[in-house]
Amino acid sequence: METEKTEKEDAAPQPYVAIRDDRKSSLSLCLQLSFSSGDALLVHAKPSSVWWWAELRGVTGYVPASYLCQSGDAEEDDISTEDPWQDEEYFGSYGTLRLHLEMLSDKSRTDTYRRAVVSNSISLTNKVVMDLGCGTGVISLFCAQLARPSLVYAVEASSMAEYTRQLVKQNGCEEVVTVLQGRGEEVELPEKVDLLVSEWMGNCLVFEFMVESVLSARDRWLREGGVMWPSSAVLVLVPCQAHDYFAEKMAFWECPYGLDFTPLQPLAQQEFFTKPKFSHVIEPSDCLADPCNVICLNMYTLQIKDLEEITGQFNFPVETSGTFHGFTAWFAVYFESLEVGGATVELNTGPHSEPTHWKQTLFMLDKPVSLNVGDCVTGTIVLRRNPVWRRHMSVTLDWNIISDADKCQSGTKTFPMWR
Ligand SMILES: NC(=[NH2+])NCCC[C@H]1O[C@@H](n2cnc3c(N)ncnc32)[C@H](O)[C@@H]1O
Repeated sequence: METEKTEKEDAAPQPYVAIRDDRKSSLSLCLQLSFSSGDALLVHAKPSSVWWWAELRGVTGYVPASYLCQSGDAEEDDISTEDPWQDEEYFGSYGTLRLHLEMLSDKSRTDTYRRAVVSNSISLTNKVVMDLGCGTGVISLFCAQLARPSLVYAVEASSMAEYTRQLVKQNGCEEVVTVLQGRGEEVELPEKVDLLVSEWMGNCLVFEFMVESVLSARDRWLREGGVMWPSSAVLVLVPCQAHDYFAEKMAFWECPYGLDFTPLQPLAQQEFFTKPKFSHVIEPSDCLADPCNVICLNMYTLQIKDLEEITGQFNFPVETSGTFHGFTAWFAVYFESLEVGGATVELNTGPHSEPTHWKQTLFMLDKPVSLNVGDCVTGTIVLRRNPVWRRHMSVTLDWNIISDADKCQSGTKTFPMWR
């Protein structure tokens, strides 16, 4: 790499902040320093205007100068003032119909909320309801049309709220449903509520971290003995095959058009297997073991601070011999009955249930491993919330494959979602 002296190399290291995640480039990977947006680095030398020599948590390496801004200067102020919740972009996206059409078109999702209302319509009589993040107000309209609550506060932060008011009027529900435009954390209600209902789930259950807004609204507005819908949630995991995806992204380079393109496979692994694959559709036959609930959230006791790091354990006896390409995750949420002893309503986004717009999420290992019946895959999953970008997280999977004595293999991989 061409270098020219641009600064005295023995000057004191200078503090910088990473303004985006590192990129792997033509520079040899072993020379490059890995970092994430928001990391504080120390720049020791600037041998060129493009690549600087920096240190992060005791590890040194080259970093692209354009990815850093000096701590304390105007640019860093931009970073520090850049909204860690990215609310402008987030609520901007919900101000258009695209996402609402996707959610309303998801019959499994929307019908389950309707079923929860219908199953509890008697108990909902004269109750006060808060629908947090009501979007077009469909859940609030279900409540007003299929039951007899005294009031529904439909809270929506995006500009969709003004249309939601029209929909409430259009459907003759303005006596019962009041639309409040604002963030659930900030709106003022005139009273506590008996039921807090919200559709807050994201990929891997918590991505987007709208769940924090639900917990904040619970702590402010749910009366003693009030009900949370969903009442509980589980993240489900399974070791799986993903032959099609592996063939499409990795095996493809073996001999396209009779040529050997295998030198591109490390690049393919970096580009396609470093981040999770959203909207994956796993076939039940791809499951190599019985799926298991690795994380369980109780929406009455869960605290916002608990969201920083959520850990689950797993122990999968292999039920089907095959190729362990990775893990697939999905979630299920439960709506407890308002009647003591009444039936719980479940929304399950897994491969054995009605398809949903969330589909499933696939985490690909770097190298597939053969598994046989009798083997066991044990380990942990850790969801770590991004300390800077508050709607993002990473998923770390640690696994051990226990097979006949001499073949124990273990591995660990961390997947950013997305920063
Ligand atoms: N399942 C999800 N991942 N998203 C589905 C619900 C998202 C809806 O809730 C709204 N919304 C999200 N967070 C908030 C909040 N804190 N306050 C008010 N509305 C919100 C958002 O504008 C959108 O209309």
